[in-house]
Amino acid sequence: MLNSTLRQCSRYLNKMVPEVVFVLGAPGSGKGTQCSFISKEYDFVHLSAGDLLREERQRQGSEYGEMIEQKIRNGEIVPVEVTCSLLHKAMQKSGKSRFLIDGFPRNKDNLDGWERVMSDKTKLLFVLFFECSRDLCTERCLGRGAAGSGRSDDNLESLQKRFNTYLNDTMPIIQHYDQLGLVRRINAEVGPQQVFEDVKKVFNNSDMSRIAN
Ligand SMILES: Nc1ncnc2c1ncn2[C@@H]1O[C@H](COP(=O)(O)OP(=O)(O)OP(=O)(O)O)[C@@H](O)[C@H]1O
Ligand SMILES: Nc1ccn([C@@H]2O[C@H](COP(=O)(O)O)[C@@H](O)[C@H]2O)c(=O)n1
Repeated sequence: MLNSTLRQCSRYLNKMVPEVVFVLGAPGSGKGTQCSFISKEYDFVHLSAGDLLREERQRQGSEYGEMIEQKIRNGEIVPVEVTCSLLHKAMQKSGKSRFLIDGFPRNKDNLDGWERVMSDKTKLLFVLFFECSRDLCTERCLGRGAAGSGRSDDNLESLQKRFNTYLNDTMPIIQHYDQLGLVRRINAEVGPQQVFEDVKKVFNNSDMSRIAN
């Protein structure tokens, strides 16, 4: 009787721990597109670190606006204290317990900051990693810019810097999670629907009963 009650309490408490999936890949590899598909099919809230930073940049009275704009334009990574606090607030505001965290952690500062503040409050399920060549990613970002994204970093000069940051700072983070057996690789060089077919296999293999909408 006592054991069964303890088991029930433990299940209840485990359920309360927010679960996260980190979504990584080169600029333009399709992270945002796939997160939007995933959040429609599965019970996950999509939080894009880049979108949260862009919103904060626009927020009147933000003390970080100028710094964020400069970093974004130069393809550099904003200090984790700012990004982690925006993510944490968005998670709390949503009132939900499963999150796709798109574009984070992008470097060692992001990773260390998350581990300091958030890793004991959350459970990392896996890291979704979209693999796509630099040429294709560049073409997609330039296409997005030409279609009117309004992003100050969808231009060749910023893209070169973003790719350097991706190769030098983000790839080591993906390798770190790969060594922990947490990376789920997806070929992102095919059409969006085809990519999503592979993404669904990953989510469906992760105990469908717990994550299906
Ligand atoms: N599989 C795909 N095939 C062709 N085009 C795609 C595919 N996925 C996304 N796109 C297009 O490529 C552009 C970039 O996609 P998306 O914004 O999803 O990438 P991202 O990885 O989130 O980019 P960023 O890191 O720069 O925010 C968009 O214009 C999108 O419509
Ligand atoms: N963890 C992060 C994520 C993003 N940034 C900055 O935003 C830019 C755009 O990010 P996208 O994911 O929308 O492509 C990125 O180049 C960085 O300047 C960040 O600092 N930290």
